[in-house]
Amino acid sequence: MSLLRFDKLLYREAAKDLENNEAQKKVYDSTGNCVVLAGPGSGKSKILTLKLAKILNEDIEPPQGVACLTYNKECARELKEKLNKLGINESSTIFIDTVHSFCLNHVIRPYKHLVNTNLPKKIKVATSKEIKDTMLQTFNLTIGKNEKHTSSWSTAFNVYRRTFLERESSEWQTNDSDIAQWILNYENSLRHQGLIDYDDMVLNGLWMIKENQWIQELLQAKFPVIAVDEYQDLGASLDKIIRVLCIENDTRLLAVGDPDQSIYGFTGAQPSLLNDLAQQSSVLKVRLKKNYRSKKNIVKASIASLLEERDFVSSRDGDGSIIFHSIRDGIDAQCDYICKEVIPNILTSDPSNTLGDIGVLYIDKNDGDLIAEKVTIEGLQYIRVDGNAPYNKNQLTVWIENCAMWCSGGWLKGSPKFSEIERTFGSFFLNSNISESKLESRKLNLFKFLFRCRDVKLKLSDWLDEFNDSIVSELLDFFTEEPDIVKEYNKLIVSAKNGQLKDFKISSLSRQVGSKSHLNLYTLHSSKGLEFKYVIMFGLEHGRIPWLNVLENKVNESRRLFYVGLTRAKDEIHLLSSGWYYDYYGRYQNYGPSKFVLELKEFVDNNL
Ligand SMILES: Nc1ncnc2c1ncn2[C@@H]1O[C@H](COP(=O)(O)OP(=O)(O)OP(=O)(O)O)[C@@H](O)[C@H]1O
Repeated sequence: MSLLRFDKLLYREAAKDLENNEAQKKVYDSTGNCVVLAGPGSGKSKILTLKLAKILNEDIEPPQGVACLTYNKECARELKEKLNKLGINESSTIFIDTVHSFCLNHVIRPYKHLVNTNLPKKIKVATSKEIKDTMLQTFNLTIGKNEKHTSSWSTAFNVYRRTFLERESSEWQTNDSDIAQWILNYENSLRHQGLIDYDDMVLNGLWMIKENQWIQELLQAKFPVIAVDEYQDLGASLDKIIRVLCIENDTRLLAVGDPDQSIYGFTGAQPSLLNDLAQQSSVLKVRLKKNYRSKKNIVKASIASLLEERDFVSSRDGDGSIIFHSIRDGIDAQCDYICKEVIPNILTSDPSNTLGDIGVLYIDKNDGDLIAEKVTIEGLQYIRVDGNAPYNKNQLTVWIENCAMWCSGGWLKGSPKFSEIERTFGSFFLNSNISESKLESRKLNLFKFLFRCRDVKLKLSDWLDEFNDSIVSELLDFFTEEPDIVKEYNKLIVSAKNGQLKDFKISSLSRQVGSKSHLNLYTLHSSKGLEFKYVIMFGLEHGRIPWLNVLENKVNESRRLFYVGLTRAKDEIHLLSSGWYYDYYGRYQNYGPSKFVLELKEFVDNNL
């Protein structure tokens, strides 16, 4: 009882911040569907978590709960952390995860045997290799007679599949009948192999919800409230699910997003969906205008980079700076300059600055390789999130990171809480026949292991070896449905032994964002939702951002990506370009600095 009262105080205390922001207060006090449309740093995540805490404390009681849907596992983890701080922990009634996981665990798994679907009896998620092979094989059957398979075909496939959701509609048949046929062949082939992929989860989840009123009612009984973070990135199928549950039915919606930060068009995301949703008569639309993150000049410059008017204003003192660096000798030299000049200058300019205050943002994983190599030479510790990062995040690797975080100081701060680690551990055994007492004894072993390893300085590879032997190895059998999960775990082990993570301590694994002693290396895409006192963006060459000879919508998406990078900064931005680069095939390309950089420089020179 006393714990409950303490938790209530937490969110009420945090909500005091809203007193000086009428728009956030309006969301906090709302009683029905609410869509928050707002710019970067305006407190969308803050209001989403506070409002959820309020709803959970004041409006609904278990066994009813809320489903909070996000774009990927990392977003889900951040949200869980923010909710933890408000005294809300994930539980059987509080679901915080991706849309895929929601469809799989709350629609497909429980109800697929009761409806007409062609999904396999036992769900097995295709590995990325199985997906790639099946796509290529079915491409060759349908389109490949006249065409060579390239990555733009795969993009077209994905966008088509995620845009035209109704297989009976004329749009599906006629827009591009070859791609439509390719998709059908691909799905049939996966079914023959007894497999499904991530899009199958969302599409089948949608179809099952849409065609079965009773599923809608069951979901509503279980989750009378659905929250969606970063709505602009989630695409048409999620939008349709939300419309069925929250607009056509009575599930309450809390959605936040920013169409200006829509950067996943290549996956089928459409920024207009959020605007349309906000126009519905049953929806309270709220716009937030104060930017709490960035200093004045950064807000002005980032708006200028959009080439459109926005009425956001900084609520911070001080001007903030945007600094342009022209580095003649190319991207490699830019990385050297970052390590030898920019970072040391930042660190000496204010003794309280740490590596953790700095975010280095770049276009792709190859840039990540370059900068990671240079910072390693300089002996700097770093956190890296991109496609060439040592391993990808999934429920197992994220859980292991959380365990490492607990051992390296989390146990003192209650972040993460052992109860959360234990709950996720228990969830791995859900489909096993393990007895209560055996599960309890395994949980005790887990606790003993973590308790024994409370030491920031433990070498990651030693810790992982021991963790594997005493706890993780016996978990691996539970992931046969999703073999990629085990693959990523193995990559983590190999990297800690001989790869990028070789000299890492557990503290380096444990904190992916927010560690003071680690420089942050992120692609522009993965920097979404983060904030750094100093942002350094490099490789800003015309032809890389935006690409050359692409349609206007692609240029606009690159512009929004540039905007996402700029708006991660609180105090200072460094932009580096050379005016030339080598492309993926090693060819010299020389089109000058990115036009986004040139436009911005002109604005800064003339206006700030
Ligand atoms: N009412 C408020 N008073 C003081 N600080 C606030 C308030 N609302 C938000 N903040 C702070 O502003 C910063 C940005 O908030 P938040 O991360 O929620 O923004 P966001 O809109 O989700 O940003 P983005 O879309 O760029 O990810 C955070 O440091 C947060 O604590």
